[in-house]
Amino acid sequence: MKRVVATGTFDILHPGHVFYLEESKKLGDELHVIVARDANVKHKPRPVIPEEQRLMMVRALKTVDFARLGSEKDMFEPIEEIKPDIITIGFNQYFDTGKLKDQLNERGIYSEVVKINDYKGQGFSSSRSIMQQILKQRCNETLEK
Ligand SMILES: Cc1cc2nc3c(=O)[nH]c(=O)nc-3n(C[C@H](O)[C@H](O)[C@H](O)COP(=O)(O)O)c2cc1C
Ligand SMILES: Nc1ncnc2c1ncn2[C@@H]1O[C@H](COP(=O)(O)OP(=O)(O)OP(=O)(O)O)[C@@H](O)[C@H]1O
Repeated sequence: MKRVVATGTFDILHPGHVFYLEESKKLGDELHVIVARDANVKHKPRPVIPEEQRLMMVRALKTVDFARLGSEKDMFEPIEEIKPDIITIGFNQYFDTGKLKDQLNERGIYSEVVKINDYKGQGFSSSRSIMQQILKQRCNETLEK
């Protein structure tokens, strides 16, 4: 049984998320997803959707076998519990795979770290672009009414 861990914020789901999770699942038998805590999303605007709801939506996807909120204090804590064979990193996640592997090894975790490509299909494929479109479209509609 090969366990794979995928991670992310998942604030407003889109086809890029589905692609990342499907590609991650293909690498093993069981897909575990760690959803970022509200308090830890500091590298971009804070999520619109609260963490419990982001978790609920990720958990409902058919590719996902298990999903949980991450730790607020120590990102390696859930990894120590899950003991994945593979950890996938999305194309725009800020982690350097080599450095991450070194940090994991220091904690006695020897998972493989695999980078997943970006989704090349049609439609909105970033949470930010969906939010920008909502603001643009709905603000104009409100002004027109
Ligand atoms: C191996 C690994 C473990 C992580 N564990 C946690 C965690 O326990 N808690 C958390 O809030 N974020 C955790 N994260 C970070 C986020 O889930 C997410 O990757 C980060 O916020 C940047 O991704 P984004 O570009 O999807 O927002 C982890 C990331 C990685 C790579
Ligand atoms: N278009 C995409 N193609 C492939 N993977 C993606 C795509 N968009 C997001 N992912 C991956 O899905 C996971 C969760 O992404 P995240 O929640 O940061 O979404 P996002 O759309 O990139 O957000 P934002 O637009 O706010 O930066 C990350 O591993 C990320 O790399």
